[in-house]
Amino acid sequence: MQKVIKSTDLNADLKNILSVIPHDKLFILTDRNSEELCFHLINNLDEIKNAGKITIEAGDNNKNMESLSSIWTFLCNNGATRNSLLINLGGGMITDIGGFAAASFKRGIKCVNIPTTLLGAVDAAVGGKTGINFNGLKNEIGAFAAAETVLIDSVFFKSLDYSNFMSGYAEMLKHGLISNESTWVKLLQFDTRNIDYQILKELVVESVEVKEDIVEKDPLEKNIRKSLNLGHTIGHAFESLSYTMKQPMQHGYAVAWGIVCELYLSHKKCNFPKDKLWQTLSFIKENYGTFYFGCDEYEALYELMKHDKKNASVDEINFTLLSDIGQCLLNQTATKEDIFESIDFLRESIGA
Ligand SMILES: NC(=O)c1ccc[n+]([C@@H]2O[C@H](COP(=O)([O-])OP(=O)(O)OC[C@H]3O[C@@H](n4cnc5c(N)ncnc54)[C@H](O)[C@@H]3O)[C@@H](O)[C@H]2O)c1
Ligand SMILES: O=C(O)C(=O)C[C@@H](O)[C@H](O)[C@H](O)COP(=O)(O)O
Ligand SMILES: [Zn+2]
Repeated sequence: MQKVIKSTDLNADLKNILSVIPHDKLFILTDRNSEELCFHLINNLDEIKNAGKITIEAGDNNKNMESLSSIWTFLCNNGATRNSLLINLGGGMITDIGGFAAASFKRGIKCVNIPTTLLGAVDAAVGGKTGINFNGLKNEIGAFAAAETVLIDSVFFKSLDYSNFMSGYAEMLKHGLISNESTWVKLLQFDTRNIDYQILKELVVESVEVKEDIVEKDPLEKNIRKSLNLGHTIGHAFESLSYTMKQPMQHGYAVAWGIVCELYLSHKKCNFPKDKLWQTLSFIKENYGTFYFGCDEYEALYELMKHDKKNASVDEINFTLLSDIGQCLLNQTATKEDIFESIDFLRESIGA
């Protein structure tokens, strides 16, 4: 099982991790930003200083074949063996692509994730979904391959800008919605404009535990893990469309807007309480603003949803819906008309 350490002493924990995972050579993957803002925080250890450093361009549009190939090439040309260890130091983009590079290099080497974004810490670094975007689709190529250890330290979050903070917060909100009412209430009450890092730390621990529990029960997403995909059927379509429209949208923003649509469907089809829909909507409206698109994009969005990995056939779109907070209904389908209506609801609500 994957070990998730909520660190109190980053360098001591890392030193310990490196001493218990046998390896011949060490490599560290970063993107340009995590290299600049985060690498120095772990650079006290000699082994880290001497590790092979691989740095790729930042941004989800670089979670692609070219970056993956450059990671493989570096490992190949710098003496990596089946016994080498890769540290992924970065946000979800880095832990996704680095995790997949490790899973596929020589049919699999070990890796350790050190998430440096809120989103990475509460979600992406944990649970073993790895991969890259391909053919205009999110995470189209990948593997389930858990990092040996995930080392979470909130020290990294201090350099995040507001939108990257909120992007991660959307996945926390998702964890609240699929788990229990008290977590959801705390998340809606948290002051996102004036962050109390002590409270945040507690919320992060609670959030990552929601993910750990679910992944432990269903690591390969046959069943309950589909609950972690709330907001993503429509959210991923928004995110992919934003790249073709050359207006890149952060993952968590797409998920937040996807959650609005999917809670609307939950209300319409599964009686999700109206007041909880409105409370969640008003938080998202206040914190995530608006994005502009018209009805002429609906067909393209629907085409993108046909590629969702939860779908059991090409003609039906699969959703995770809720009948209440913490009450997840898996393998729900919705008609094209209902889906378009949910997108209308979002656009009318956020003024897009
Ligand atoms: N595998 C999973 O289970 C899972 C879960 C959720 C999301 N994801 C994936 O994760 C990605 C989104 O993750 P993300 O939001 O972390 O994106 P990201 O990794 O692209 O990071 C966002 C931005 O923050 C920068 N950054 C990283 N650390 C920083 C720091 N400490 N301070 C300042 N800036 C920093 C990055 O360079 C980047 O520019 C998407 O590709 C999404 O599909 C995967
Ligand atoms: O861990 C999971 O399972 C998730 O679905 C978490 C999501 O937040 C994450 O964005 C994941 O990468 C989506 O996976 P996909 O299978 O829909 O591509
Ligand atoms: Zn996500």
